[in-house]
Amino acid sequence: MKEIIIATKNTGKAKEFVQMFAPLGYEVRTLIDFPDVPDVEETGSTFEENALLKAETISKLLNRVVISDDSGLVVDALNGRPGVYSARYAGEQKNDQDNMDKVLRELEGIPSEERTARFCCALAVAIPNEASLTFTGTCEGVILEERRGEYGFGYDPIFYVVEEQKAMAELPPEIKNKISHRANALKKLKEQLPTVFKEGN
Ligand SMILES: O=c1[nH]c(=O)c2ncn([C@@H]3O[C@H](COP(=O)(O)OP(=O)(O)OP(=O)(O)O)[C@@H](O)[C@H]3O)c2[nH]1
Ligand SMILES: [Mg+2]
Repeated sequence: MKEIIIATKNTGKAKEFVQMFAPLGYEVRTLIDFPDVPDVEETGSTFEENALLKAETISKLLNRVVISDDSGLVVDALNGRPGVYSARYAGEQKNDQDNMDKVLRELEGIPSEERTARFCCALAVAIPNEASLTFTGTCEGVILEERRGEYGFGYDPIFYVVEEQKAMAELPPEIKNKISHRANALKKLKEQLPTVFKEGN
C-alpha cells in the first residue's frame, strides 16, 4: 500500500485523514507514529504560513513528501479570533472544552445573526528539492449557544453548519468528510496527487 505522511499530532485530524485517504489506497502515517520528531513552533500569522512551516520542517527531517494541516475557527464577531490560535485559545494545555467555553463566553448576548463563523484549513505539501504547494478550504457556519452532538473534535459541538442544518458534531464522519474545510482543501490537493506522488517520492 502507498504511504503518506501527515505532519500532525492531533488525533482528531489524524482520524479524518485516515478516512479520507483510504479510498485512494493510501495508508496514512502521522507524527504519532514518529514520536522522536520535535514539535514545530507555529510562528506564522496565517494558516498557510503555519502549514508550510510544519510540512517543510518535517519533510527536511524525514527526507520524504509530507503534508501538513493548519486549521482553525474564524468568528466574525470576535474579529477573526481564535484564528491561528484555535488549538491553544484558552491556554497552552490545548483543551477543546476550555476553548469552546471561552468562545461561548465571549459571544454571550450576541444574537445568532451576528454569530457567523467559518472553519478554515490550509494544507501544505512539501516535496524534497521541489517547491511546496498549498491548498485552502473553508466551511461556513454559525456559533451555537450550547454544545450539540458527539462526533468530531475541537469546536465541532458549537459549530452549526448552515448547509446541513446540524451542528458539525451531529454529522457522522462520512458527512463531515464531504463538507468540511479539510475536505474542501483536500479536494483541491487530490486533483494534484498524480504529480505530487510520482515515483520516488
Ligand atoms: O471543531 C473543529 N473541527 C475541525 O475540523 C477543526 N479543525 C481544526 N480545528 C481547531 O483548530 C485547531 C487546529 O490547530 P492546528 O492546526 O495548529 O492543529 P493542532 O495544533 O491541534 O495539531 P497539529 O496538526 O499542529 O499537530 C484544532 O486544535 C481545533 O481547535 C477544528 N475544530
Ligand atoms: Mg498546531
